[in-house]
Amino acid sequence: MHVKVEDLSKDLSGEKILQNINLHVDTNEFVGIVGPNGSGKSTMLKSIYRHLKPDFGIVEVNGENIYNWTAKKTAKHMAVVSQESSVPFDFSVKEMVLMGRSPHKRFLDRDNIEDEKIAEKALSEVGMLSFSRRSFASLSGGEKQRVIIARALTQEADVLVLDEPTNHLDIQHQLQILDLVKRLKQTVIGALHDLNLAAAYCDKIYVLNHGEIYASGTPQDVLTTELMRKIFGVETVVMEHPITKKLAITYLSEGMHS
Ligand SMILES: Nc1ncnc2c1ncn2[C@@H]1O[C@H](COP(=O)(O)OP(=O)(O)OP(=O)(O)O)[C@@H](O)[C@H]1O
Repeated sequence: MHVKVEDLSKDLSGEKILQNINLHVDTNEFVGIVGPNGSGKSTMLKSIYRHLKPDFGIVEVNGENIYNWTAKKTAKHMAVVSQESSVPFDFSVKEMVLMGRSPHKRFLDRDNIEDEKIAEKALSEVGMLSFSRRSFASLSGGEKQRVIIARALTQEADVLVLDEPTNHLDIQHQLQILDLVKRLKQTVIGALHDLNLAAAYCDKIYVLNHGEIYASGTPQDVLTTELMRKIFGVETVVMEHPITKKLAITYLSEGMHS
């Protein structure tokens, strides 16, 4: 499934937060959204996952305006890992992940063996199967994040929207989750702060600045020394890593100059 955002604008509290956003994610493409704090990444993703209606512009999935979809249809096709995944009650880890199956069920349908298998596979993929019976509330921040990701996988949606998915995760689990997402070969749109991870995993990157798309293209096209100086205000050395062949960005803070 492909995603198209056309001419999207959004004001909040009288401020222009997003202006004329145009974005295209091809089927099975992993698109990264990067940009400084407050540049509008989460607001844009919320507009894409129908959480915040744009004032202007459209969001289409496979050519259909998702604001014409029901919540259930949206959940069947789009799974979201956001920074606001709070839980009102104390569910077990397994119960949390099984919630991902609800878009596929009718009201009052119970979970069946197939649902259990899908949930267990997802928990195993994020390395959390042994935590199945634990209370979700008792988990650490990173463990919770991995369970939320397992819930999104359990949804078996065609499009995955990730708002800082590796927030809270140690380096091993950051790589584990991004490897997993890449392996799934789904259509993915994700906001990432770590530019080296964005360069390593994304097919295409959009750079947001003050609510506008400043640049887009392959990591090589976009993540240049000039762009990082202008948009992020940091000096960098950017080169192709001899082993990974991906971009490797080294940050040069003032204290590092010899
Ligand atoms: N309800 C609101 N009313 C007014 N301004 C808002 C509201 N919600 C968000 N904003 C502002 O919109 C801007 C964009 O916020 P957003 O959370 O989309 O940025 P972001 O790029 O995801 O930032 P970060 O990297 O810090 O997570 C920020 O300046 C924020 O303060």
